[in-house]
Amino acid sequence: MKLGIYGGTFNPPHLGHLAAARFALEALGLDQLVFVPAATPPHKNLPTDSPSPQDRVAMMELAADSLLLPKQVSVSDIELARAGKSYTADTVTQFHQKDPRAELWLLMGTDMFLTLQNWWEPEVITRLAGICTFARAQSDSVEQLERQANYLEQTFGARTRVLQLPEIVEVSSTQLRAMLARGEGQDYLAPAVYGYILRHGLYGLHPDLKHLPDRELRACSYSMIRAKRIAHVRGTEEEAVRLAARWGADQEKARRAGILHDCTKYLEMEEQLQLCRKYGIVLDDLEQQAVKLLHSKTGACVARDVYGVSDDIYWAIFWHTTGKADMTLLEKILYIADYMEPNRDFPGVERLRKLAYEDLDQAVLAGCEMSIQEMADRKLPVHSNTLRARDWLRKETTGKEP
Ligand SMILES: Nc1ncnc2c1ncn2[C@@H]1O[C@H](COP(=O)(O)OP(=O)(O)OP(=O)(O)O)[C@@H](O)[C@H]1O
Ligand SMILES: O=C(O)c1ccc[n+]([C@@H]2O[C@H](COP(=O)([O-])O)[C@@H](O)[C@H]2O)c1
Repeated sequence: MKLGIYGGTFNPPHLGHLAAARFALEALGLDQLVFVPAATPPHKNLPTDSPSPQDRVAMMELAADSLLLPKQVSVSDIELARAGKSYTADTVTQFHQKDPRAELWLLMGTDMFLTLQNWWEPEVITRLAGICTFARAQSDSVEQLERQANYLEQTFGARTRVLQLPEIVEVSSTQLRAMLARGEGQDYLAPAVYGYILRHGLYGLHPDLKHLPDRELRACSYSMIRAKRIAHVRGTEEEAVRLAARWGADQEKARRAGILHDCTKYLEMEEQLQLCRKYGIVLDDLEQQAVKLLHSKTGACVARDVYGVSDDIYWAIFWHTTGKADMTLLEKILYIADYMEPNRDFPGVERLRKLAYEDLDQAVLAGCEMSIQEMADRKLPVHSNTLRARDWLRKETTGKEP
């Protein structure tokens, strides 16, 4: 097993870290890469108002997830569990003890590589791990890196690799913190990391969460979900806006409903139930068992309470999973956009896509019928609101009682 260890203060993690990690994973042929945020960096003082180590781990988790390689890339909080300075020699020793047969590689940019001999116990680090470095600025000299590699080989018997990144993202966390304080720098961050910073008011940012521009609202929403769901949420947003334009609904409301509709999707049952208690949501018997039915309700509550959406957006999110009788235009739009946005792929989706632009009620009806059929096939109970939505739409579309 080849394991890459990428340590850093990650205050905050940025696209430079991610580009280097992605390339090193390939170039070294790593099986696994683990980011290790330092609790107390041994070589520098953190600015006084820095986020806690736990916040830096949480941001790193979002950044790592954005690589969409969950089986290979992870984040370790191993340095948070140790008291005192976060010496890399101790970290490498712990990884070695955990799996003595693993081939360890420590990843680092130019600045760290050039000072490795001054770290705590460099002989332990170089005995237990290969050292892989990469230039982090165009101006970094590859000859200088090669000279240092030779020096480390001769002095410590180190195994080294000097990589030339195809894409160098010239930014440091220090620069980024200054940019963020001026309202800039978002493009150097994974959107979910930016959202985390906004939600937690880090780095001197104090946004009014109830009046966020679309980009910031998106970032907040993405920071609450897994990266693999972002494409779906973006697809739902765009589909909802297109449908709103087609059917004369408020496009901006459709957009915000799409952006936030799944914001609580990844909360566990206990957290969902806590939110339901907090917001006074009364659950029926089925809902108390089925976590999948709760995120629409808790998502609506968070969207209104935290992000200040209007009542019509609240209800569109609230009903987007089950549907219901007497749906409003915005409720129908979010329901069907979620069902057939461009990333969805199931038999019949093309028909649904066409129908949604020809006859919205027929499309929502078809969506309800497909859901009911799917639940029947999987021998799962159907929520009564979906049955009511179907009956209401049958009557609406045919003029006859079902
Ligand atoms: N833009 C970048 N490209 C490649 N590697 C980078 C880049 N920025 C930092 N690194 C490397 O990532 C590791 C962790 O760096 P760190 O978390 O300190 O980020 P930083 O941007 O260097 O922050 P700071 O400005 O606070 O020093 C180090 O090995 C560093 O050399
Ligand atoms: O162990 C040491 O003495 C030591 C000295 C300097 C840096 N490091 C580690 O190098 C990594 C990169 O540091 P930084 O500040 O660039 O994020 C991080 O994991 C630090 O803990 C470690």
